[in-house]
Amino acid sequence: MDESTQSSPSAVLAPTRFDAVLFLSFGGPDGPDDVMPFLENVTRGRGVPRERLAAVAEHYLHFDGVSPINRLNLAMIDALRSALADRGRDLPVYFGNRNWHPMVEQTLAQMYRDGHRRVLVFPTSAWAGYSGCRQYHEDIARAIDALRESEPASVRDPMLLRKLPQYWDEPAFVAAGADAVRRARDDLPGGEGEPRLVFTAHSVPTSADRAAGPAADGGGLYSAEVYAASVSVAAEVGYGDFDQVWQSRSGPPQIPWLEPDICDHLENIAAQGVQQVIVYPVGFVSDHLEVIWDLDNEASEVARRLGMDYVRADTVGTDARFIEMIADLIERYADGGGDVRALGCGDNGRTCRPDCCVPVRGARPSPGNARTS
Ligand SMILES: CC1=C(CCC(=O)O)c2cc3nc(cc4[nH]c(cc5[nH]c(cc1n2)c(C)c5CCC(=O)O)c(CCC(=O)O)c4C)C(CCC(=O)O)=C3C
Ligand SMILES: [Fe+2]
Repeated sequence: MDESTQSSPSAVLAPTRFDAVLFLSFGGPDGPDDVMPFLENVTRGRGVPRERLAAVAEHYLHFDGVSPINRLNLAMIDALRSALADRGRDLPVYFGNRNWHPMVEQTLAQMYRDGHRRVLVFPTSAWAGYSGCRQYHEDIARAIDALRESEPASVRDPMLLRKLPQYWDEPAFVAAGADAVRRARDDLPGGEGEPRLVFTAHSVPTSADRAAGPAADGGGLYSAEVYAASVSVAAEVGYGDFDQVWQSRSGPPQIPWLEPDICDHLENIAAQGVQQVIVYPVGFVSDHLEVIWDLDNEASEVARRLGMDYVRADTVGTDARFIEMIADLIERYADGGGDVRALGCGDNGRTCRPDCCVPVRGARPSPGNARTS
């Protein structure tokens, strides 16, 4: 790490008034020619097999190579701008991504040229883990490095980017999810007995899950948070029981990932005589491709073949409570307040704990530019 990236603890902890928001997401292709370059960005150095890449490219090409994720993020950003304006919070909201345009590097350069120096970063992942948390810190670090090249003045007049913490346990996130589950339940035809409630999130290698969270806490924080969020949503809709499953696994088959996979699970519960299923993608905040392909297409097709009624609940997306939750989170930190030690919170690409959510050796490239101290 060079000197210019090291700020003294007092500078980091001093109350800071933030002057802009960066809405940071995953990114997705906007047309057929974007698909392969996008997938190469996502999987660079990750050991995802060629066949898996080709299969996923196919999924995108079913939708003319256009992922809904950018449109959905822009709709959330629009709603967030209104929510902030309604509160008299004069904070412009910018949009940047890890893997596709608008790339976070370009967005940060624009923010710099627009005069912003103190930026709160809202990530579209609610979770601990390498993919869901640390990698967003890496995106921030990479964008700051790029800024030094594109805007040399930023070496002496630097930006401060504070990533907001994980928000899976925010009551409004849970309430919006519970409402989506209720709406889904109302969409099911009347049937025998209670429909089975199934929560799904993106699978990760079990080694990545073991590395998720502060090392001192023993890991497993990604799956633990997902499970805890599912417990809360289930309780709020009055279900004492539910199933936690995973989806969209990739990587070579010999590497274990979180299981059960949703499609295998549907087979199992059909064999137990379950006739109706509600699937809530608790792991995602919008109906992007992993949702509309892996759930609305693949999983629903499996359920149909098994003769089960299947309904997929909406992600929180532009639900007013979720947007208000984002605005609340921003307000909590906007004047330098908020808990800067909260899990997932950190400045300029530093993770909340040095040993948190570390990439797993072998399955991952080396930590590279992640800033941990
Ligand atoms: C935990 C997690 C989240 C949730 C947190 C968050 O939201 O950030 C998430 C979100 C998303 N994942 C997405 C898409 C993809 N994920 C992939 C690959 C991977 N995801 C992983 C994990 C996660 N992913 C992992 C461990 C891999 C293996 C490769 C690697 O270690 O990096 C691949 C490569 C092909 C494949 O292997 O499937 C694609 C195309 C999209 C965009 C969808 C769209 O375009 O609409 C979104 C929101
Ligand atoms: Fe993913």
